[in-house]
Amino acid sequence: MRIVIAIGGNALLERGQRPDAATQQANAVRAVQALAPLAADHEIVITHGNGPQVGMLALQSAADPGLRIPYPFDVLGAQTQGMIGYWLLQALQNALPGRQVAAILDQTLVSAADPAFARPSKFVGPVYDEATGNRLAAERGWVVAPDGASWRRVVPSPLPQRIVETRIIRSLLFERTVVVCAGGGGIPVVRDEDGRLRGVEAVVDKDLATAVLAESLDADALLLLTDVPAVLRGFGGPSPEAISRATPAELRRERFPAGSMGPKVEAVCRFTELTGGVAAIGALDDAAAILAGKAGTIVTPAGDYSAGAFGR
Ligand SMILES: Nc1ncnc2c1ncn2[C@@H]1O[C@H](COP(=O)(O)OP(=O)(O)O)[C@@H](O)[C@H]1O
Ligand SMILES: NC(=O)OP(=O)(O)O
Repeated sequence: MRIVIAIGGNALLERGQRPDAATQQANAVRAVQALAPLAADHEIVITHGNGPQVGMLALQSAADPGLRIPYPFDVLGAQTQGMIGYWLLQALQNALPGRQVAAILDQTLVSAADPAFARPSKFVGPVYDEATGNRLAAERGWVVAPDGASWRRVVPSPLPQRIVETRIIRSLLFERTVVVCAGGGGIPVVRDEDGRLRGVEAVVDKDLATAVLAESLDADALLLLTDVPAVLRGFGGPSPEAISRATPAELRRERFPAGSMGPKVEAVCRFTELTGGVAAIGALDDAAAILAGKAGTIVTPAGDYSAGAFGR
């Protein structure tokens, strides 16, 4: 079975943790411990978030006195693919001796006309209290928005249309290589009228990009792994209830926050609607249990998943 798996930004940098390299590398090792067993029986492709990391690199670039213009977000996205890709690559190689592993830089095609360029929505970097967020926005020309009880910088997040390097990823899978790709949703690029690619100032949502990748790879299953065990009905209310099985239509009837669970739900619904495949949202440590039908929110065309039937 071919499984495309997204690791949430929270898995690589837990809320409140300092973004030291050693901390994130240790988190990457932990993430890989949960995923490596799946590689024994399946072709796996791993993607990852970069919200905290790309925001941190943007702060560093803006603070560099040697730079006239801070690095743009396509370049910062490429940096995060290199950094996080390296941590995951090494952790996978150590966990899967004898198995080929590749972490690649890849670009995600978006539309220059996407209205998202005028409506920044993707959270990046650290959280602030409201007064600090508003001060930084005024001083630095940022847009900030509430993220739960905190405030955070937001940048444009156009919809992913296609992973430019899809054919290369396919050939790596054909060679039984475990592939790390589409990190941070992929480096955002547009194709100009003359056919040339050009980077743009944006951060693509990694869950939506992962769904696009999974569709184009004809994946059997899409797993979006994060820090909650399932999608909750009544999240934040007095009696939240885990949704264990759903059809896309059932899930679409609920409302989810735009900056967190919303894109994940959209991604799993889209994958299942377009491919007829199985998609799930759940906790990183439950990856194997989700495949066994014992954890997570599992979405199928008929909402009737039973254990052992993961895949088409
Ligand atoms: N209905 C919901 N059910 C579960 N979690 C939700 C829901 N709505 C919002 N969330 C939040 O979504 C978060 C996961 O989204 P996000 O932080 O974007 O994940 P990641 O960075 O791991 O991809 C959870 O930690 C939780 O706080
Ligand atoms: N690019 C992206 O979606 O990153 P996060 O998952 O860390 O928000």
